[in-house]
Formats: sequence, C-alpha cells, structure tokens
Amino acid sequence: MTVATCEYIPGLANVPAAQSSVSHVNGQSGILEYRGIRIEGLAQKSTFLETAYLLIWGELPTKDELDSFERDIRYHRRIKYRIRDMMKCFPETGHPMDALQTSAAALGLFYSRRALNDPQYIRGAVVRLLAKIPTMVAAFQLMRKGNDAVQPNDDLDYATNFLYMLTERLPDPLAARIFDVCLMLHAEHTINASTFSAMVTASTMTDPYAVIASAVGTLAGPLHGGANEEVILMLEEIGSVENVRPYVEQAIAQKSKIMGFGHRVYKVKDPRATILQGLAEQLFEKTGHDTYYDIAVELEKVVEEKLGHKGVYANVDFYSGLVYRKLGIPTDLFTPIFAIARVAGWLAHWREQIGENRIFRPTQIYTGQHNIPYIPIYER
Ligand SMILES: CC(=O)SCCNC(=O)CCNC(=O)[C@H](O)C(C)(C)COP(=O)(O)OP(=O)(O)OC[C@H]1O[C@@H](n2cnc3c(N)ncnc32)[C@H](O)[C@@H]1OP(=O)(O)O
Ligand SMILES: O=C([O-])CC(=O)C(=O)O
Repeated sequence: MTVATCEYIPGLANVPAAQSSVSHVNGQSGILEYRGIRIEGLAQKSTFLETAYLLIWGELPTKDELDSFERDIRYHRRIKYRIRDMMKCFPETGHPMDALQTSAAALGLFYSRRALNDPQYIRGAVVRLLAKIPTMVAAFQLMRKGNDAVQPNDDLDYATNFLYMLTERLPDPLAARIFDVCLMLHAEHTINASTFSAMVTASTMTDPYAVIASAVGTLAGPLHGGANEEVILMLEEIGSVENVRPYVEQAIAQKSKIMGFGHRVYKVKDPRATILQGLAEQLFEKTGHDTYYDIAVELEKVVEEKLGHKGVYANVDFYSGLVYRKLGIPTDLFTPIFAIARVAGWLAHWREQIGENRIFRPTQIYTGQHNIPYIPIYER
C-alpha cells in the first residue's frame, strides 16, 4: 500500500517534479541558462536554430551538424495540402492558438508512428515540428483574411522566412534578427506550466505531436504565454502615461492581476524582459517611437513601486508585444509566436522524459465523502 505523506502544496510551488539538465533559472539573481550558457550570451551571438539544437541535443552543434539541421528544417517547412485544406475550414474568428493546437495535433495523423526507440523517428519529429509549426501559424493568418497561404522560401533563414510567409514581403534584416533573438529568448524556461503539460503527456509514451498539441493548449492561458497578448490590450486600455498610476491603484484595490508582471520563480526583473526592452528600443530608434512604450515604462515604474516588495516585477511577456507590434504582427499572433519558439524547449524535455521515463501519476488528498447510498432518479 502507498501512503500519501506529503503536505498539499497548491500549484506545486517549489515542489521538484523532475530532474533536468535542459535549463536553469536563478530567480533571486535573475539568471537564465540554457544547458549552462547564459541567455545574454546566446541572444548576442547565437541563432534560434543553433539554440534549439543546443537545447534539444544537449550541446552546441559543430558547423556540419548545424548545416545539416538547418537544411533538414528548410526541406520540411511545407505542410500537406490536406492540412491546409483542413485549416481553411477553421472559422476566421477563431483564436490562432486554437488553430495552432488543432493543426499541431493534425500532424500526428500523418507522421505519428510512436517509434520512440528509433533515433531516426525522434530526429524526424524534431525537424518536422520545428519546421512546420511556423508555416501553420503564417498559413492561418493569411487564410483567415481570405488569402492563400504563402509557400516557404528555401533561400531564407528561419526567422526571415517566417516573417516573409506572414507578411508576403521580405523583412528588413534588422527586424528579422530581432525576431530571431525573440525566438531564442522564448525557447525554454525549465518546468513551466506548458512544459510540465508536455512532460505529463510525454510520460504516457504517446506521440510527439500530441505532446506539442497539449503544451500549446496550456501555453495559451492568460496566466502563462497568453499574457503577452493581454499586455498590449492593457496598454491600449490605459491609453496615456497619466492614466497609469490610477490604473495600477485600481487593479491593486480590486486584487486583479496586472498582466506581464509577477513570476513563480523570478523575484526580480526577468532577464528576458531586460533584453526584450533593449530590442524594443533598438527597433524604435530605426523605425520611430511608439507611445505605448512610454506607457509601458511608466507602468513598470509604478508596479515596482507598489508591488516590488512582493517580488512582482516585469516578466518575459511584458515587452515582447511592443517588439512584435513594431514588426507589424497582429496582437493575437503574439502567443502563437511564443509557441513557435517554445517548441524547442518542449522537445528538449520530451526527449529527456522518454529517455528516463516513469509515468506522471501524483496523488491527491480526497475531500469528499464515503459510503453514500445511490438514490434512484425518481426518488431524488
Ligand atoms: C511566460 C509566462 O508564463 S510569464 C507569466 C505570465 N503571466 C502574467 O503575466 C499574468 C500575471 N501574473 C500572474 O498571474 C502571476 O504573477 C503568475 C501566474 C505569473 C505567478 O503566480 P504565483 O506564483 O502563483 O504568484 P501569486 O499569484 O501567488 O502572487 C504572489 C503575490 O504577488 C501578487 N501578484 C503576483 N503577480 C501579480 C500581478 N501580475 N499583479 C498584481 N499582483 C500580483 C499576488 O496578488 C500575491 O499577493 P498576496 O501574497 O498579497 O496575495
Ligand atoms: O517559468 C514560468 O513559469 C513561466 C515562464 O516564464 C516561461 O514559461 O517562460
């Protein structure tokens, strides 16, 4: 007989649920490392695909390894016409995260073999998911406007190709580089809610497409990845720098959460928010100022003043939307873009999970009754 001896901790706060060497967060000092490498160094020198390789396979690739990884991903970017046809039937009013979750699951209809002991299958699934998820996000964006999806362009790198498929124009190189850095910053973050969801699904030894679909569904929520969209809606609602203080005071009085702030692990400003703020400033220098940025900076100042004592600071979702907005990306695509990046982290944890698997099956503390007699419906 197994006896539950542990105290119940809501939200499993600070409860270790796995061992992992994928990434590490020091929440007191604001440090994030992927496979031991600080995020600041990667953001300066790496690319998203190199970072994805590092996360998934555990080491930085050699030049040949990276070339072959990038080549394979370019080759697999197209999606089957049957998936495009399925997506055409999605309601254009549907949220792109729902479209993405459905499309990611649909990949399993074509590619799932559950051959989890076959390294070729594992590599194929990694390549297909990294390659096809951006194509599906861009395709839904064009299709919901009544246009045909743009085919991937084999001459373009990962970030440039995504922006090209989305806007039907070649992006400015600085915009593409900034977008690629955003992807790196969002690629992985230890055992957050969506990664945990991916790990639980992976632990049943199901197919990787189901793993990613379950993680996408979890990322969508406004307390997690969905907060980046909510931040821009909040900045629009605030409308001016003068309105910031009353907005924050009212939110605190009503005990409502201010989007883009707070974190289970970070008790200082999220290091990714610092880098994203810098990227936003870089973009504004080149393409013109955004008044929402002034609102955001004032909001950060007032939230720190009012909630800093509780360890509530800006998180990754606070400045990302300002960057995407400046790149001309619609607000409801911010979270799907987060998902494009996070596929790398989810896949890294999927590999780790199936490598040393035990199905997740925690216990619960039952709070109901026992031995209640069944009453037939006509006697109730
Ligand atoms: C990619 C990501 O997922 S990053 C997070 C994105 N989510 C958001 O930005 C949504 C807003 N933030 C939040 O809802 C929370 O901070 C979470 C979900 C991120 C973390 O939740 P938890 O670790 O459970 O923290 P919890 O909600 O217990 O907050 C601790 C205290 O700080 C306060 N607090 C935390 N975040 C905020 C916030 N955004 N606004 C106002 N107060 C906050 C809480 O009210 C609580 O105060 P109390 O102790 O007086 O009751
Ligand atoms: O770690 C978390 O709980 C949320 C987060 O910042 C992320 O997933 O990037």
